[in-house]
Amino acid sequence: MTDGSWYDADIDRVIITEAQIREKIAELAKQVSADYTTVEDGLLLVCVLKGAVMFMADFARALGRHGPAADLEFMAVSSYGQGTTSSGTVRILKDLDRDVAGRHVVVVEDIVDSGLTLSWLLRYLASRKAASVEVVTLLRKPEAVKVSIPVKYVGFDIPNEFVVGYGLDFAERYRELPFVGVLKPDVYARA
Ligand SMILES: O=P(O)(O)OC[C@H]1O[C@H](OP(=O)(O)OP(=O)(O)O)[C@H](O)[C@@H]1O
Ligand code: HPA
Ligand SMILES: [Mg+2]
Repeated sequence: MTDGSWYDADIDRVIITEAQIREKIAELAKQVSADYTTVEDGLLLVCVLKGAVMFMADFARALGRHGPAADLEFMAVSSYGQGTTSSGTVRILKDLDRDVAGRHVVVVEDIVDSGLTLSWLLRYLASRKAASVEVVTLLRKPEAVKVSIPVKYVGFDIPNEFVVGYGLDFAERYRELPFVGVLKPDVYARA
């Protein structure tokens, strides 16, 4: 990175640019719109905070241009804490504010890595009696998946490396970067 930003010292390389993210979100919103043209009561988008915050904001707006009506809901769950591997335990930090029973839900995720978060969340939404549940994720790491889950809408399949930016953090940092990138190895050594 050589554009003089503070993160030049930390980012090894960008793997998905801002423009690529923008284009992909337009495509994903088109696919979801086409699949839900006749849904009654509109869609319920469930954003999985904090990582999916950027994707939710951009995806919901893209859907708003041509798609079905959508209600926006937010859950906060965490399993990574300060590290780069899943603890395997998903903690609810903020639950849904409203009933999902009978609703057509699309879960909005930033990344499917081990799959543990989503497999937990899909069971949770089923127990809350959602009428249907599909998942849209911006990123997926096919080589890292421990629990195989049906993800209907995938933005990018990426290599099995820890990534940051566009909502994704390492120890709560780098979420605000507008691209997805990989950190230099010495950042982990410094942490
Ligand atoms: O497929 P998995 O291995 O479960 O990983 C994916 C999940 O991990 C991250 O959340 P994290 O627990 O880091 O919380 P955060 O979104 O607040 O950063 C990410 O935002 C996904 O929700
Ligand atoms: O690669 C990742 N980066 C940041 N957060 C994550 N949570 C799961 N995988 C990742
Ligand atoms: Mg995280």
